[in-house]
Amino acid sequence: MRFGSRLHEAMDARGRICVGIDPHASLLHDWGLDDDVAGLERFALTAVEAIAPEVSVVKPQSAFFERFGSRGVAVLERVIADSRAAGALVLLDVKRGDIGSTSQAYADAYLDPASSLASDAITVSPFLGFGSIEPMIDTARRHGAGVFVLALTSNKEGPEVQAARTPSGTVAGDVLARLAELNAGATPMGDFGAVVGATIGSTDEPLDFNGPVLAPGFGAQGGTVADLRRIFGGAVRNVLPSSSREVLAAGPDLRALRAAARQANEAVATLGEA
Ligand SMILES: O=c1ccn([C@@H]2O[C@H](COP(=O)(O)O)[C@@H](O)[C@H]2O)c(=O)[nH]1
Repeated sequence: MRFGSRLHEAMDARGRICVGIDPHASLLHDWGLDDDVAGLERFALTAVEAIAPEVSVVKPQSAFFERFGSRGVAVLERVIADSRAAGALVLLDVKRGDIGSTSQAYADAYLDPASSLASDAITVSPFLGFGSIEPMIDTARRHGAGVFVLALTSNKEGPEVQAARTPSGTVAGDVLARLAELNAGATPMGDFGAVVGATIGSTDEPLDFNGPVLAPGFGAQGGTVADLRRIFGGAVRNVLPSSSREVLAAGPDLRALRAAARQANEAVATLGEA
């Protein structure tokens, strides 16, 4: 089944919160763990055991695993496998983007089921030009996976690039228009999403592009349910608010972590209603 259909089903069955697995050094410390590979493994697998059976989407942040080299990446492979075994979709946050031939290698690494890092979807950067990410889009399409393209990111520096004027509007607006073309006619929604931060305040860009929207910045970065309603308006039904630190701070107790994930899910449950 295509990614957009799988995501739609998962959101219906398990709710719309996406929980990030971000093993920050400070969180490892707060959990009483050392900032080493053993601490990383304990942290990440505990979080997955508590959270993955509860939510529709788990979003491991690759950077926090890569910082431990190949042994950290091996833990990431376990996180992906265990999350999927628990019934969650895995959106791997890697924000890759390069010239087309290198983008193909990234696509093979993260979207080809033959890879040990294969995920249901990944985040990608279009800032080398939208055409440069086409190998990732084509590979996703071939394997029933998804791609989330950075558009209006949650960090305050984002507008320097994303609000820049182009002949047809803005950089972000052009990304959203390309996504609308890719998702045209798909039901219940397309496979190609955007990343739009829950912290951006408001935007005039059209967010109804018939695809999923990852909205990071909900929780620890200050984004609220009211912000999501204001930013997305009628397009809010396809929004996946994403929260990492706010949920993970409830650990290391499994029940407390699970309760935090449920609470985050409940907080955004009404977003799809009129
Ligand atoms: O615009 C973006 C894109 C990605 N992120 C990532 O999401 C999480 C946010 O973590 P919190 O602890 O909930 O703040 C993190 O992995 C970021 O790299 C983002 O924040 N904004």
